[in-house]
Amino acid sequence: MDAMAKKKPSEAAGVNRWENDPVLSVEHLTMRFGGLVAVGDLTFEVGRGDITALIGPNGAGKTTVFNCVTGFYKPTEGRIIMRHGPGRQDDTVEAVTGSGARFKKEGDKGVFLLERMADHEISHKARVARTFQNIRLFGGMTVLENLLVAQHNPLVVASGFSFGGILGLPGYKKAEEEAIEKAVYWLEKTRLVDRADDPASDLPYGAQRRLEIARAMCTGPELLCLDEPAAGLNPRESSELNELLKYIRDEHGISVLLIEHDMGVVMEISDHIVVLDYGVKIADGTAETVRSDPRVIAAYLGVDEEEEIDVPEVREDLSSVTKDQPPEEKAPPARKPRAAGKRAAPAKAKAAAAKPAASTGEVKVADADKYPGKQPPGTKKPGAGGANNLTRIKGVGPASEKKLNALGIWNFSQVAAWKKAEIEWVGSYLGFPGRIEREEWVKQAKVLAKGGDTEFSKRVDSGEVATSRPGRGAARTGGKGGKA
Ligand SMILES: Nc1ncnc2c1ncn2[C@@H]1O[C@H](COP(=O)(O)OP(=O)(O)OP(=O)(O)O)[C@@H](O)[C@H]1O
Repeated sequence: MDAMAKKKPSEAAGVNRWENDPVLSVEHLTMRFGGLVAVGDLTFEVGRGDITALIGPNGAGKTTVFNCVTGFYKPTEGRIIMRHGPGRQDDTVEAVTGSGARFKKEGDKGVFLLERMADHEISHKARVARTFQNIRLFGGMTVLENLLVAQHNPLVVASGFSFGGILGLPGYKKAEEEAIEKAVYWLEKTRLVDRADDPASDLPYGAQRRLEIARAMCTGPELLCLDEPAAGLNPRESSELNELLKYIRDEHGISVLLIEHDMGVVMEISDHIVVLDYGVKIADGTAETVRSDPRVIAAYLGVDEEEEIDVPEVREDLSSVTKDQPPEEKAPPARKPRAAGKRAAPAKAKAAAAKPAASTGEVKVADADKYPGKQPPGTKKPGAGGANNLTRIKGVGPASEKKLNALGIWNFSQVAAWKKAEIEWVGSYLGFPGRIEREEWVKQAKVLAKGGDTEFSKRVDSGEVATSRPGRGAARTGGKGGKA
């Protein structure tokens, strides 16, 4: 079920959960690297039991925020409050702040000032777990061992910090059994139980991503921080990830904070979205409010704030850029140069700025004649058979579809025929090498070319995916289109 459709008690009362029961409060957070302000005076809250997404263009400061919350960076300024137990606990927060202590814990309740704590304390005492943009597993260890190592603290405590544990004292044995039980539980939930004894490095990419989440869950977190969990997943894996995260929230009551570029994932599962740009917050609210916020639209498309924005038209483009495009394409094509003293445009954004705008008009491709496939280059219209709705392939948003059409690629059968040379060329032409393989465009196109459906194409057809043109047929250029 769509998370947004759920009425939570706090929402029913007209108050958002992140306002009256925040598990995490980030207050006036600033992080400077020399003269560069990566995050500036940022304040936001994460509701207990919510899935909260931190989004924004490349270089907006999202990972820096994660690194401050999880203790990898010491913030230049600001307070980061983690709470165990319900409510804001304002008196305790102020008492801990004034006392100079790092945290106060009483029974199930606790207040932790993360900016004062070391990363290992943040994970073991404040119980904040994280995964990384680049997978960091112990590749040589088995899948099960990775989950047991994650629980080393309870095991070490049970061993009495001595050889007693190794000698098989009952306390250690019990802790060991519990650790294995917990590991098996999360292996089942992440569908990895059959691979328990395989080296982690042998797992395919999507399975390694699930193992990272299982490993984080084995540490018993109150808050799970996920850095781009959907990166590189194929459509099936991406939809399984959504289910897993909803399960973690709904069945275990764990709060989730995620950085994610896949707007399909963000919009489907997030209770709350915080949008950053240039290190500052530009929007904060539900998916509904954020997706129609002109400042968000402008940030993603690089429109000057002072300029008049045609919101409906831009929103359509935003959908294509944010929901179906890779990070590289999300970088604004025509951003203003950064003001002196602010940080420089990230490399990816600079690269994107050199590309032609994909969102308006027909795309002329200077080097289309270098395309290695058989399709005629240029901006020809489709033949009598009409064009397919290429956005039924997950990963091809309207912007990429226009660029494909400009190459003379109109039909699923053409994509289905791509070999290595075409995949590499088109990947680089669209600005995201490697994604075509990862998202299995060719495999999807083969199914669609035969008139079949994929899980994603069904969502497009039902109009559920707001980024794509709905329906099997009637491509923009006319013709029957939908069925190949
Ligand atoms: N350790 C560091 N030293 C210097 N600059 C840094 C450091 N970490 C991040 N930055 C800079 O801070 C800015 C924000 O980077 P950050 O990685 O937080 O952005 P992001 O929103 O996570 O981007 P992306 O979506 O591309 O991962 C960038 O300009 C980056 O170059």
